[in-house]
Amino acid sequence: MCGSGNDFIIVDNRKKILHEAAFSNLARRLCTRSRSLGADGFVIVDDSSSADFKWHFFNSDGSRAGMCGNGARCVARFAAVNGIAGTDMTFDTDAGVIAARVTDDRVRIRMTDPRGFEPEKRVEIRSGALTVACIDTGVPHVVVAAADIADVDVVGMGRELRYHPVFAPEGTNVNFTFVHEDGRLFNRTYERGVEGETLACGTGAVAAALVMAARDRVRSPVVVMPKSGEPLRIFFERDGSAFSHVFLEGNARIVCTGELWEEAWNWADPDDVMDVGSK
Ligand SMILES: N[C@H](CCC[C@H](N)C(=O)O)C(=O)O
Repeated sequence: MCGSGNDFIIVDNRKKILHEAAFSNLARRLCTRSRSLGADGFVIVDDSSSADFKWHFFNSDGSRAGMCGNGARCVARFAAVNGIAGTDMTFDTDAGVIAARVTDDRVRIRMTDPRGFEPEKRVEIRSGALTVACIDTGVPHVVVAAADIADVDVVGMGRELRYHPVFAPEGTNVNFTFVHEDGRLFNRTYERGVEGETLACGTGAVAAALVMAARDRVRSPVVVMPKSGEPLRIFFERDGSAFSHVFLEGNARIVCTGELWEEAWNWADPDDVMDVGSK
């Protein structure tokens, strides 16, 4: 499935066919675009005793993440289409319970309340000192105001901030954000666990919108334009620098459905790739 350009492989594992110990390795192999299905993330749907279902979310590098905004919107549509839940549902994530409403191919989710908001943090990077904002919208994010959003070095600077010691050990996702004169917020994201720029990032769009709202640059609802050009809408209530009732809305498209074949993941480990330079 695909949410605003962020794509995911989603598996209904309520019959426990896949073992939890294999989830991370499966994510890495199935999400590798050059050798298998390819995706930004891997979602496993499981039973829950307190919600309609539970999910396990893994990035394409096999790392587990607490939350994924676009993945959550996609899994909600997957659950509604497959009769796992109604069009109004709740599901458990490592970041907390997510409520979702599915309306045709659009999904609105209520995000967990943001945590750890630091409006300004000075960080020394190779090109000099940078002032960023930090906020956790289910996963950790850094937001950098970027007037040159079309030309900013998302991968170079994104990777440097993602691995910066000040954000260790968990690291962070990195957003480069620009508020257009028409009020839309343009956002590009270097995603932790994908280790590259994705076409959209839901928790990143929320992070950018809340940081720019705290700077009185935008107000709810905020239209966020990700790299894909498929807009996301962010709704929230604000009291100074405190935010609540945060919602993320956008499309959740079904790309294909089918069975997983053994060969989809049975190939040489990406880490085994021969390094001719090592001689
Ligand atoms: N890469 C993120 C998780 C996925 C976030 C993104 N795909 C979204 O839509 O929120 C992390 O490890 O923190």
